[in-house]
Amino acid sequence: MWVVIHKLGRGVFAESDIFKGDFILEYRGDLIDPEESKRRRRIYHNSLKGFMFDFIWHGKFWTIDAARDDGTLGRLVNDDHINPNCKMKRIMVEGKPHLCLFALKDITPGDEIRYNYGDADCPWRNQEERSGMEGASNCPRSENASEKDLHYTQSSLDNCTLNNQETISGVDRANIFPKSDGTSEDIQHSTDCSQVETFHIQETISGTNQASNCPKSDGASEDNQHCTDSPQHDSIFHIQETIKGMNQASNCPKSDGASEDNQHCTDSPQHDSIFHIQETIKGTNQASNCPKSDGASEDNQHCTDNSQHDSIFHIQV
Ligand SMILES: C[S@@+](CC[C@H](N)C(=O)[O-])C[C@H]1O[C@@H](n2cnc3c(N)ncnc32)[C@H](O)[C@@H]1O
Repeated sequence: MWVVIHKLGRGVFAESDIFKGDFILEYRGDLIDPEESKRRRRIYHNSLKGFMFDFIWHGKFWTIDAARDDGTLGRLVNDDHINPNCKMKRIMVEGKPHLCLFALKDITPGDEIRYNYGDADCPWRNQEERSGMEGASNCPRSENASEKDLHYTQSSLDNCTLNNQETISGVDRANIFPKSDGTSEDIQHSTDCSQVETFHIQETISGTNQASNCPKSDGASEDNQHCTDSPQHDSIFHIQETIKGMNQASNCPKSDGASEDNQHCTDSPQHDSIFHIQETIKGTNQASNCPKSDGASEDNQHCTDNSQHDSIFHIQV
């Protein structure tokens, strides 16, 4: 990904191909409750309020506040309510919501990553329609998130990953991440983006159909949702890795190449991509992006041959 400064301020651009359904970035920030959100809004300059992303969780309004510049890119993605190429979804990890961007379509290098901020009364929207993309102002995002969350624990995700290598390595890239069943509009719109109010939600993991071997859960209990043979769990596992900022080298078990685990891990190029995003965001040593593997020369090659990943995130400021 590249960050480019243009007429909307900073924007995030794809540097390599991104495919429909791919996880792109997390919108990182402080998860704060409504009281804290109100407090910060009182003291923030308008320009900072534009980094507050509101959503409903457990019947309350919550906010991911990304006002602090932590070097991550999710906070720099601009709005496009007409033709967005990705969308924000709520992912539950270890009982906490995370906001993640997923590609709605194939995205080619050079495309700007953009999602619909919601049904917000963003000041630039009228201006764009009138005079072409000039307005830049505060517009806190307010989107709903489904109450039907799936809950993941690290151990359940680990199990999924370890037990599901064939499924994950054989699954179409576009299906790596769960899709909505399309029965409802995932993102609805608030009527006033300056308020923490109307939202609507996205089906994230729940309601997915997936060519998965996982039994469908009715959502009644968390345990039901911890299947051990589901491609989407693999995906979430890797999101989890990214979210938690875990050491790259620990993402793939070290192995002499004989173990299935190692093969699974290094055979999933899309996972490498996520690892590299993580590495770059954290500013950690690039050289550690590749999991170490003694005997799996093919795997090593796969990893080190992904030279484009080494150059993710050139920030032009
Ligand atoms: C989360 S920030 C996105 C990154 C921002 N461009 C920056 O440089 O910090 C949200 C702010 O970006 C600007 N913005 C986002 N999408 C826009 C658009 N389509 N047109 C004009 N300004 C936009 C608005 O100022 C908004 O408050």
